Amino acid sequence: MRNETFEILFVDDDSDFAAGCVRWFQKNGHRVTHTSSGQDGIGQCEKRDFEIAVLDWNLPGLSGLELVQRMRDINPETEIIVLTGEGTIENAVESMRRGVFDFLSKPFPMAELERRCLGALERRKLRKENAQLREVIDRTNRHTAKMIGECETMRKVFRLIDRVAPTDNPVLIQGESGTGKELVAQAIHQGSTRAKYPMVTVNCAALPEQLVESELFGHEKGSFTGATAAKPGLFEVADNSTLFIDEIGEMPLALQPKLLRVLEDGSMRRVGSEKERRVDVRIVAATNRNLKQEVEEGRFREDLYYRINVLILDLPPLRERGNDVGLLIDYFLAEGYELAEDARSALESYDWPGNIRQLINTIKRAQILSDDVITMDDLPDEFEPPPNDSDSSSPEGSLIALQRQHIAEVLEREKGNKSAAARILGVERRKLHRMMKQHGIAE
Ligand SMILES: Nc1ncnc2c1ncn2[C@@H]1O[C@H](COP(=O)(O)OP(=O)(O)OP(=O)(O)O)[C@@H](O)[C@H]1O
Repeated sequence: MRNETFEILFVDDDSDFAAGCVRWFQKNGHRVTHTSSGQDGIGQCEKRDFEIAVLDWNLPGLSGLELVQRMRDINPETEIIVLTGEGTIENAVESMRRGVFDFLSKPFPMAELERRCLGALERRKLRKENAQLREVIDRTNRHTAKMIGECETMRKVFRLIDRVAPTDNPVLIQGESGTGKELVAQAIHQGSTRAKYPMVTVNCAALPEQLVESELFGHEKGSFTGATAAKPGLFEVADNSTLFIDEIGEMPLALQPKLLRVLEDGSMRRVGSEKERRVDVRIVAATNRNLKQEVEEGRFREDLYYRINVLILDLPPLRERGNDVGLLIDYFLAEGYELAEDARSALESYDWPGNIRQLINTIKRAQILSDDVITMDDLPDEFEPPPNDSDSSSPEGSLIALQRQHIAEVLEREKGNKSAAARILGVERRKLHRMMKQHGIAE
């Protein structure tokens, strides 16, 4: 704990005492600022992000309470320690009520003051961690899922995840929608030294363009209509952790230099603030667009592209994962359900444009529709096998040809009304639809 350093502000008009503090704290490696008036102290707080502020209670001009309140308004994360010549119980109680960390009487030994500062720093960290946890629970409320895959391309992906996870480099995950990009980002985060903090996620496509900046970088009170209170952005929430930026290709062009900057040196400013803040955030980004092409077409900055594409991880679409489809079906099929033979082969031979997300939703839906054995009737129409030529060209007199003819006749009699035809034929409308397809009967 001793070698931890921090940014500290002293506000004190007692020049001897202040000079002593500055010397001691600087000598121990802390970044120290000193002002002798409350007004100047507030001015400094507006410019810099202090971790700790040590204030004298009896300054000329502003009262101690006013000063504490103004500082809390400007930056509620700064931990405040009050030092005073004449400490009274009422002062101490009132300042503690306003969230002051400690209320101490002068003279106070420097080493002890530094120890109290470190205690305050610890509280600040815990608060931040709590805020991170709350944010993540609110936002995602889901836990890391298991990643299924045994095909060669997925094995390669898993090997790559193991390699890139422990580095601090940005990673760009490319893949169609629903291929598991967020799951991969989670796996990278879990395999990194940042895993003790929760990963924070932002989806650029899900936010209106005007909100992306304040969501990512935060804003100060009154910086735009509706900004009724200061709010930290996700970069601050993700400090020491990983920020997963989903659909980075949707990031507004005007905002991209700000992202580049924080990637380069960890510095950023909230909307409406001049104050520079530093964060230590690892970026994992994902895209289902071809970012290189976006660069060529002027929709994505080239410098930002090169900054985030150091490590690229390509996720194959489900249709290229061979037997993994079968494994995923079994994994997601709830206990107590079975798949009829033809339904299984329809699922396994389907090309899954919506990838794993679509597979999960299809199985969930089928489970709701079926009792315990999932049949073709429980699958959406697009899983129907393509029309079978032999059905429509079966020899005259065969059962298949008779069935075809009968369906066509009933449909004609009912003037194409499929619900009425299905009632007469004694099958469900969906089943009739499937039979029509099989027999090559036009809609
Ligand atoms: N290999 C896998 N094994 C098991 N589940 C998976 C796998 N890949 C993805 N999933 C699951 O599929 C769903 C979609 O995955 P995810 O949200 O990670 O996809 P995505 O590529 O980020 O999608 P989008 O581009 O639409 O944001 C999630 O429920 C995820 O848990």
